[in-house]
Amino acid sequence: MAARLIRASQRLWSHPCALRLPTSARCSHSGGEERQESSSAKQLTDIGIRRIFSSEHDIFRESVRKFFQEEVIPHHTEWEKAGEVSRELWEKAGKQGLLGVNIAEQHGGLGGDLYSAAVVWEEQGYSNCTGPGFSLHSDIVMPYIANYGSEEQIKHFIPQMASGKCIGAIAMTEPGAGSDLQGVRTNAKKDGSDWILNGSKVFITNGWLSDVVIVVAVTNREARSPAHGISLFLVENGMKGFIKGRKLHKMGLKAQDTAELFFEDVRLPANALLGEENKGFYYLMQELPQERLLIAELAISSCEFMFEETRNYVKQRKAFGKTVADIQTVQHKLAELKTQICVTRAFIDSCLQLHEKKRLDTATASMAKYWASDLQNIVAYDCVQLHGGWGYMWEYPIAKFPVIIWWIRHDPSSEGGSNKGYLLFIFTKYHGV
Ligand SMILES: Cc1cc2nc3c(=O)[nH]c(=O)nc-3n(C[C@H](O)[C@H](O)[C@H](O)COP(=O)(O)OP(=O)(O)OC[C@H]3O[C@@H](n4cnc5c(N)ncnc54)[C@H](O)[C@@H]3O)c2cc1C
Repeated sequence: MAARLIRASQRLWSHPCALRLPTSARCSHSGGEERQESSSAKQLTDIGIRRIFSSEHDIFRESVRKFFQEEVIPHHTEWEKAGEVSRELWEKAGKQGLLGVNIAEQHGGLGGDLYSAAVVWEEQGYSNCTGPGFSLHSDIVMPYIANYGSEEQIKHFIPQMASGKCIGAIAMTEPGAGSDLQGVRTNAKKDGSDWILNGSKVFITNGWLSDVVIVVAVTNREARSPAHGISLFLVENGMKGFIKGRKLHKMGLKAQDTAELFFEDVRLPANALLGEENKGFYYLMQELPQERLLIAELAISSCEFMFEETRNYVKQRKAFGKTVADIQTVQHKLAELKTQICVTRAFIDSCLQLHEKKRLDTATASMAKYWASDLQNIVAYDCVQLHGGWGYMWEYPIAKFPVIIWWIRHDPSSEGGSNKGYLLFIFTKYHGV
């Protein structure tokens, strides 16, 4: 295992375009105790802080930061208007080694550790560019294929996805079934060894650009509960009957291509089934801790960005013959926000550590997601307020900032039979002063 990871990192280092990715095996975190935590760092977004990272992660972070500064930020306004980022960006990200970072090298991923994947999530948050759906592609869609796919599926999809030539999406939600995933109506019926897929999905991130979509469909209506009759399918762009509908016009996340998808008698070969028949709901539940942690990470990173953005603003904005930052009540507010952010960051970092060791449980991941996304609402609200009227103007980065709303996806658990609240997804909502 360790040898394989070392080889992966050596391969990456020798590749002219690629970055040196730390792996669990190589990353000793020696000297970690000397690294400053966010609370003592000059800025919450500084490179070289937080004991979960090593100097190798810092090198990787510098490159990722440069990528967002050079390849994403200059084009983001244009992509917001277009409602999608360019395909070229995906391929550049692939070449740079930003996709499938935490997918094992043996599967065609980059073989980096979870902290390296987190660096990409965080740097996207710090860039204030919500457009590229990299994290959903790399850390939600790719793990399903790597964890439950056949050798043939892994070989076919993962290397292409890591290169950015194949963009992934996951389609669970339907016009009539969101929180209650067991209410999905999209269905696949057997026809010889093929499957015939019918139904529609909505709100699908990366949906418009997608080349492969993991589609949640009912395969057994007679199952003892809906959860026992759901399967996952890999549906590829260009298949007859797979139709992309509208790119949806959203309040926020404007450069993300959130789309409707329709399936009209799509004939799927037997090898389009992902994992075992009727095990789909089980796979969805298995992957939830990582999805929750990812959302928590995106939320706390955006809090860190918003705090620094606001601190800079109040330091230069004048009122009553001094800067806004000189006003004591403003200092109190900033101190409160920083405390909340640093305390939350400490918890999220400990969740990252647990998840890296495969010890993050569902409840802890839910706590992280609930807490961090709630804090994101608070920080966004206060930071917009501290910008005064300018905070309401689109030209100011803080105005774009997401205010998170979460849905509670209720899962009448097949295992326990009880209703568990699952905080599953987020979206941005423009929030005024
Ligand atoms: C920008 C964006 C991107 C998305 N990306 C994807 C994607 O890539 N793939 C995908 O499959 N889906 C995606 N979604 C969909 C998202 O997962 C759903 O919107 C979410 O699950 C909620 O479903 P719903 O919108 O149908 O709300 P509903 O289920 O209709 O809920 C409406 C309200 O009722 C509440 N509610 C529902 N049930 C209960 C209950 N039992 N108790 C108390 N309150 C309840 C909800 O919390 C919510 O406030 C995305 C959504 C957005 C906005």
